Amino acid sequence: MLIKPGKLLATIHSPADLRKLSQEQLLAVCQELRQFIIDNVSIYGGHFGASLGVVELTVALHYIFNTPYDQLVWDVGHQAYGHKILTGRRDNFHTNRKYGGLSGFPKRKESEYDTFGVGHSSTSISAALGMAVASQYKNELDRQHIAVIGDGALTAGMAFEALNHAGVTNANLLVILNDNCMSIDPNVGALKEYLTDITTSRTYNKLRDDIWNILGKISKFGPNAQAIASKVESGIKATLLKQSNLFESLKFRYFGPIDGHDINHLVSVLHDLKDIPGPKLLHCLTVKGKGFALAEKDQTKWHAPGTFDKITGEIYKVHHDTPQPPKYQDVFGHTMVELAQQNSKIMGVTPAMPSGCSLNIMMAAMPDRAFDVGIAEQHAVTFSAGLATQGLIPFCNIYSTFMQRAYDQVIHDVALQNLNVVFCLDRAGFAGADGPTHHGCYDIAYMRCIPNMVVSSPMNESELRNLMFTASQPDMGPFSIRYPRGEGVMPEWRTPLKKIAVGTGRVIQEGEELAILTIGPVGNYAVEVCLNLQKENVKIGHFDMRFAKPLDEKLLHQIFQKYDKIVTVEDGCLQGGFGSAVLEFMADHNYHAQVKRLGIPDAIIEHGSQLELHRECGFDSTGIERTARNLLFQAVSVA
Ligand SMILES: Cc1ncc(C[n+]2csc(CCOP(=O)(O)OP(=O)(O)O)c2C)c(N)n1
Ligand SMILES: CC(=O)[C@@H](O)[C@H](O)COP(=O)(O)O
Ligand SMILES: [Mg+2]
Repeated sequence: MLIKPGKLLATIHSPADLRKLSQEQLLAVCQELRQFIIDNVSIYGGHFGASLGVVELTVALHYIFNTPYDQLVWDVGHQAYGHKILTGRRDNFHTNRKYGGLSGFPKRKESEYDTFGVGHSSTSISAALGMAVASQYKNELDRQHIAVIGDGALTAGMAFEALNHAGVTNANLLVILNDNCMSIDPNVGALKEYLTDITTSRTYNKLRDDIWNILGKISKFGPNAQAIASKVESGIKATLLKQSNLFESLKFRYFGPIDGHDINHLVSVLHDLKDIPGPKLLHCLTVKGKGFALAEKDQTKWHAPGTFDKITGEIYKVHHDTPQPPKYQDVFGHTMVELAQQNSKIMGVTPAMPSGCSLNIMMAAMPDRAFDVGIAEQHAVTFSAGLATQGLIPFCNIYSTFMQRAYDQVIHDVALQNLNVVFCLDRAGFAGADGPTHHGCYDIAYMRCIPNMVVSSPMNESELRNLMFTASQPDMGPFSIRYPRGEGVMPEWRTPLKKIAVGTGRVIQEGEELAILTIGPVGNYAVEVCLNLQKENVKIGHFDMRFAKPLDEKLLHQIFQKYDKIVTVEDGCLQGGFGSAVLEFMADHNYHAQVKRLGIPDAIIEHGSQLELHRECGFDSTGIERTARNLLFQAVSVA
């Protein structure tokens, strides 16, 4: 269903149309844009609060800057819905995050206005700086480069690496700090406190405004005036403000904080900043969820609420009469508390995803033993390593895709020292609507090649609990457990904790001729396939291998001795994954079987529901059954 835009918004097919409007009309554009986002997300779902919070900023940026010639880079990109709508994608916006539809994040191949593909946080300053330096090199000196980064994204090391570099360049770079005091959960750390301090210091702000008014204008008159202005400014700062500014210490010109919802002020400030060369940072204060009262009030819940009634604010949930399986995340969260109650060495760590991964359950129950360290995956891993050196057992929960950031830390800081760190790799396999930036495709492959690392995945909730319990035993070394986003299969999931022998699989059923070897929850598809074939009196074997490393070699010997047709299934990349490990075993032991590997091919798989993507890659139950039938009956059909 196409949502009808407001009168002005309907005339905007690109930012050039926006720039034809008078400044007086922008307030109405903002209202219509905000309403259009609310109307769409309430029906189709997606990220919500972040885009509402930058409506004015989005309109002002496209109004003042000459996009796409001027280059605008959104950090993470979950706040870029307004940008998408103003840049030619309004009439397609109802397909946002749907299979075959628009991506939920800026994407270069989707639009020339999407200057950089995003999804993971804290890349915007580096990317915009690269663009700015390229413009200088190409003598495109009039070109502007703007990175919009949130206070949460600014907590990542990468953002600081970029500031550190940018400060000593004369690149034409404007960083807009979109400070709403929130990450997905409340933002954490000393930087957040610092931003609050500058925001609330009135004397400082008044002086800053005065300086800005004088110097912002002077600087228009060329590089000499700019240099003089800088000197005067530093002098005033040193003598009057007696307060250092982090960004200015890094050689950025700092402006703000300003009200990021005052469209007229934003427009005039951005207009002036355009004329100031070199690296500069504008600190904007915004409210996540602005304009939708419930979203302003409970910003975590409304980060990505799903579909909802835009009038009452009721978030739609499917109601069931019978108990439903829990999300793997909640099983993780509750099991953490249970394990930690029994074992005082257990600690929990998450880089900025406490509600997403459900470590918030432990953070509430045991605040001194569970840490949100901010968007800082690398730090989360090495911090966990530090805890482990002291005999503690950290469970470091990181989404599979975000763990890619911390690969060196996993190897250098954990594996080489054989430390007891448990990596709970959430969102393993296809993430779904977030798409390729968020799919957890690679972790089996990237963990499997690391010495000392155990690589495991549960087929259901009870197995997740048992693997967590197993990983918490003494001297396990680095231990990874991967599981997907969403619900499992066991409504009665609070099963007694049992230790699993590392590197052992489970026989789900024995059969003849063909065996399906699965790892993780895709094993449940195989169960369906076995049942379907059994209706035709075809009994195949099914083995839930549980570990991609170490492999259950004893079980594999039995399988290869008995079956000559093998299907491996994983919700992970085929290159280097679980199926590859089985092939290596077969080659190393001189077995000869027909092996068909199912999993994620060597291609970028876009967004869609998890089931749609499993189907696309041929490892939903229908795809597995098709493969099994082809192997079983191919001789017959060829004949
Ligand atoms: C590397 C990485 N880690 C974690 C995330 C998950 N994540 C997406 S948005 C977000 C919060 C970002 O906060 P902020 O930058 O302040 O933006 P806001 O949502 O407040 O607008 C987080 C943690 C991510 N996208 N990338
Ligand atoms: C933009 C981003 O990275 C997060 O908001 C992500 O979309 C969260 O994913 P989950 O909904 O799976 O926690
Ligand atoms: Mg924020």
